[in-house]
Amino acid sequence: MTKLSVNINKIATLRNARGGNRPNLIQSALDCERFGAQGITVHPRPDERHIRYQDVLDLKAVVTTEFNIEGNPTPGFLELVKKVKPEQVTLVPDAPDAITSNAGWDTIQHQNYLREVISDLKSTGTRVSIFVDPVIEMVEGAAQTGTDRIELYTEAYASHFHQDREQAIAPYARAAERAVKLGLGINAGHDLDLDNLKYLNQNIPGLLEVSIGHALICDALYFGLENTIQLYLRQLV
Ligand SMILES: CC(=O)[C@@H](O)[C@H](O)COP(=O)(O)O
Ligand SMILES: NCC(=O)COP(=O)(O)O
Repeated sequence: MTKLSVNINKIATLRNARGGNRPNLIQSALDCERFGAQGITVHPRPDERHIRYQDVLDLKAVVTTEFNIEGNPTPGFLELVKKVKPEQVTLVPDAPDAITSNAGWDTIQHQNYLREVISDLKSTGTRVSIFVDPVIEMVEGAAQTGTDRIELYTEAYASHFHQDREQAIAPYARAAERAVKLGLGINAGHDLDLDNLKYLNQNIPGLLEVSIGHALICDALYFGLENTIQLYLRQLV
């Protein structure tokens, strides 16, 4: 069964809105795990708009499922990841001022850089995943970097899903098929929700994990966090 890693960035957004500690991020992560989440994902951005570096240190002490830290491998990010040693790190080529993640790596242009960073991170025992678009050449480039997994950037799938789901999924299915042949593990994430998740899971061979945050936390405002996590898990059976 494809694992669900809940991205708790937006719980931190709400907490930061008033400068206090409500909702309590640590308790929220523990509750997500208790409700069935098989991983916790955070994306500490340089401006700490939601997840703070201290949150990552605090979460490491309590998360008992898989801890996945996402981010651009800046020196500060790499120092944090090496200190925390999460089960997985997902490298994302976001600019510091990006409103959200908006592209995968150019694994050909940045292949030597990625190879060096990935080797350094893997030497600490952390599994490495890199964020890529569903483009065969980018998947093939990723395989040359030494990464354990790729995370397929699913924004384009989500934005086209309602118009034509078969057309929307096609590049992802092709990219996943190539990735499996190259020995890469496959994760997926960004803009996944209760409408599009089941079809994605049914059509991506070898999908190991989805990380979902924005839509899931929004849904939890209406359905409650426990019920929402259960709803998402039922899309993955
Ligand atoms: C890499 C990706 O698509 C998400 O993990 C990202 O964490 C979303 O970031 P925001 O929550 O800041 O939009
Ligand atoms: N890697 C994707 C992720 O962690 C959450 O993305 P989103 O569901 O907030 O768009």
